[in-house]
Amino acid sequence: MIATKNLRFSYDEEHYFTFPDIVVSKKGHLLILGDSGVGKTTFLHLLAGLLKPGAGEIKIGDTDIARLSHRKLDKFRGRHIGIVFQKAQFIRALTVEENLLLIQNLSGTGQDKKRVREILERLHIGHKAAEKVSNLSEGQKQRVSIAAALVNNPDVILTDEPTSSLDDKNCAVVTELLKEQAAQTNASLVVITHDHRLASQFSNSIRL
Ligand SMILES: Nc1ncnc2c1ncn2[C@@H]1O[C@H](COP(=O)(O)OP(=O)(O)OP(=O)(O)O)[C@@H](O)[C@H]1O
Repeated sequence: MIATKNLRFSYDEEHYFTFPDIVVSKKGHLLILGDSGVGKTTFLHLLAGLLKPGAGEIKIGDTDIARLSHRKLDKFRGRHIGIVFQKAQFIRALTVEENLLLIQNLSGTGQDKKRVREILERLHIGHKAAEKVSNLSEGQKQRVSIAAALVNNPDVILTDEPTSSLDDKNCAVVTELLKEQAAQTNASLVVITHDHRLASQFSNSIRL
């Protein structure tokens, strides 16, 4: 479960945000739509604990992540939060599989090759497991970032424009996979996007 209350944040006097309260239950999902520049990525970074709010609460289960120290937050994020960033972030010299195994190692959950293979197959990139990330297309890289966010079965899945480089077919595959994964692993899914193709695939949505 992820829930926010009275969240406020400012980069500076010019960029000051108040965000709507959200509650996304286990297995639940929420689509957050908004035009460019309204603060979607800022909101997602707050939910992920990558930015500290000026005021308000961000509860994941019973933990208010806004109150955790940096060290505790890093550990908490590795175990409980899966993030799909707008731009894929990988070690380019490593293969797809090696990158995912590294993520498992760093989060302290231990390597699970079977899980890595399974998630790659489901995203239709199993055949690229031994390929260097730098040799993939943008759409394939985006699917690897989704695999990276899901590989540790997180409690909360946060995704920033997960479908922006995907064609309609893979857009539907990825959205279904994210929803299925949330349902199967009792996770809460938050998708942030300006991609209106997604609106019909989510029953819960808000606009920023
Ligand atoms: N580090 C920063 N310092 C100052 N202002 C920032 C910073 N990051 C973002 N902003 C500003 O905050 C506003 C919201 O940015 P944000 O990236 O959250 O928007 P967005 O809705 O995700 O946009 P897009 O859909 O174009 O990615 C923008 O006006 C942006 O210029």
